[in-house]
Amino acid sequence: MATALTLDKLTGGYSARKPVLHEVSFDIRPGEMMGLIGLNGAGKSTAIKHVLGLMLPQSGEVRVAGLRLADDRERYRSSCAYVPEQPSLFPNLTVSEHLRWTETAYGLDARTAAQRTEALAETFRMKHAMGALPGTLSKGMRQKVMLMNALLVSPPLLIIDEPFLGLDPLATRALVQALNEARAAGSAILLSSHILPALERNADRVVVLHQGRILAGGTPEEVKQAANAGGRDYTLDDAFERLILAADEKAAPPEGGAGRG
Ligand SMILES: Nc1ncnc2c1ncn2[C@@H]1O[C@H](COP(=O)(O)OP(=O)(O)OP(=O)(O)O)[C@@H](O)[C@H]1O
Repeated sequence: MATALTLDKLTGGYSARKPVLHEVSFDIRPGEMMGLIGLNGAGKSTAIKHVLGLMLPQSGEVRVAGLRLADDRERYRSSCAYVPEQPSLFPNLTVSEHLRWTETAYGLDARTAAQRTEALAETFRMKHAMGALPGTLSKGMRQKVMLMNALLVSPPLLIIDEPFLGLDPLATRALVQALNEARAAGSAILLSSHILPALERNADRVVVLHQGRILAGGTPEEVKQAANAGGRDYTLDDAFERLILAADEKAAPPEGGAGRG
């Protein structure tokens, strides 16, 4: 079976002279949840832009559900749903109308879409707000609308930027439940997040990106071991810090004999 997402030695960025990403490779299988982590500026958003086909590789390739963008742009694009960190909604469409718009844009079966919409409204406690315009919703509610639209599509690949930021505790639980249902239905999920405890609890695997290169990858447990932080009290946060500090040290080794003395 084709992977849901493959990055194969992806090199890319905003200028050919100075790529942001350097031979980044990883894949996500259908039904798998992958966390993408890295410091500010590590290249996470740039990697996502390449996956969405908004930027083209300088070398290497990206495949979604086995397809490269150039193979079939329409199928490639309709195989992904993306939820950005900042909700962007149509100001003149109600919550229900957004979901109907998504139904039409992705050519979803009307009955299935109606059932899913109802279930999502229930899961995210949004039934009372289905007739509301975005301008009258709170930030977290607007985020929920974005998530509901992406989950409605049930695409082969779901990409979510900072999914856990700004959601109340029940909404966070609802999201995890909805993501697990999406996985059970075969969607692969890529979560870019700085909230490492949530990824440690929920992601099957994580990839650590540092200065546009993959520093570590594997299950949260494997990443902790790679950071030599496999002890019982270590968290993914601890492992992440150790990996970054070790990489920085390797990049700039202390000069022998030039220290204080
Ligand atoms: N539009 C742009 N033009 C030129 N360089 C950019 C652009 N956007 C980002 N960069 C550069 O690309 C590098 C990676 O940025 P990117 O936005 O991918 O990081 P990130 O990992 O998503 O960071 P954050 O956690 O802060 O969102 C940074 O050096 C950044 O300055």
